[in-house]
Amino acid sequence: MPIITVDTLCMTYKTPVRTEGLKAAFGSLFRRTYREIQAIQQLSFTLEEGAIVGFIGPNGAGKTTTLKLLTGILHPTGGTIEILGRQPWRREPAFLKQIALIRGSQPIGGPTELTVLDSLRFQQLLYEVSEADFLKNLAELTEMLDLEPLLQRQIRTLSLGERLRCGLALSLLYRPRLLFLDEPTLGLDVTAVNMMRGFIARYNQQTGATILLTSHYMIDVEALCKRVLLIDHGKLAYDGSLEALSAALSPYKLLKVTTHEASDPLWNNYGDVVETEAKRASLRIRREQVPAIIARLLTDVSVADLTIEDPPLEHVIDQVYREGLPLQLQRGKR
Ligand SMILES: Nc1ncnc2c1ncn2[C@@H]1O[C@H](COP(=O)(O)OP(=O)(O)OP(=O)(O)O)[C@@H](O)[C@H]1O
Repeated sequence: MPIITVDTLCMTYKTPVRTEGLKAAFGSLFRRTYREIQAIQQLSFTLEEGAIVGFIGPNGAGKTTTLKLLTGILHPTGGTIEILGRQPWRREPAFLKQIALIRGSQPIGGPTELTVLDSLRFQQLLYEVSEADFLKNLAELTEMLDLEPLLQRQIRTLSLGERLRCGLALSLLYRPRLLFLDEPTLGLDVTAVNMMRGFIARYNQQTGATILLTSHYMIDVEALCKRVLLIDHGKLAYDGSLEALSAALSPYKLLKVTTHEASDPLWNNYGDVVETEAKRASLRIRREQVPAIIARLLTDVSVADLTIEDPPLEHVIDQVYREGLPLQLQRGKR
């Protein structure tokens, strides 16, 4: 039984348009014209409990709008959403207590004059967390997120990375079953990014929480998500494994060979040469030819070292964002 069922979801924003100048500004007080922006069009998917799913797409594709619809911040203009048997836009307390939305760009809402511990206590009251659960969850989160040195600090004095750790603690204090993470590694340094990725994976394993993650950093998605939903112009362009997407988009592998031979072999006989230097070559080879080429290389050449790599996922996805999906991967044509 899916935890999220989204069926032919649509969201159209209506925004006022105004031409330049004072006269137009004055006129718009009496006569407004509007423009419609179809941010989400006929979006359908389901999510099973306990999964970590990547939600990716280029700028303006509709990711944030979808997250706002799923958390009930926006009311859809068409279609239906059912999460944990409820409709998010009703914002029923029983629903809100089971979900959390954490935005990397704005990890903490509310007053920033409070200390972290005061904010956690406020959250305890708001979400009606018992004292026993509060103490247990706080101890766990303090350990997982290294919060001890931050608890007595005012939120306004925290750095972005520290705010994000506290934002996570505030959102997870009431143990939501469903987490929506919007760019959780935005602006973090390398150490904080690694900590964040580790935390998300551990939280999912330990609590079985379902996580929908948007990120422009494909390394986040690659490290955490087996399945991805790719959205483009408000429509679902791909729903499936990241591995299959990557393999279909880039039918090549990179073979890096080092040899003991005194003179370099004719590398062209084995694949397209991407790079060479003395005794070394990087060769581009079609995936299906890799085993045969390796067998031939090992027979012909004295090989000192050999590695096979996939092209970087960032490059592969960037190509999709710029050129769209190839025909065989488009939905309904797979
Ligand atoms: N409040 C709004 N009023 C009008 N149009 C909006 C509003 N919010 C978003 N849009 C438009 O809806 C479309 C989808 O925007 P959305 O923010 O959901 O995309 P996104 O995939 O999250 O983009 P990004 O990766 O840049 O954050 C865009 O064309 C955007 O300009």
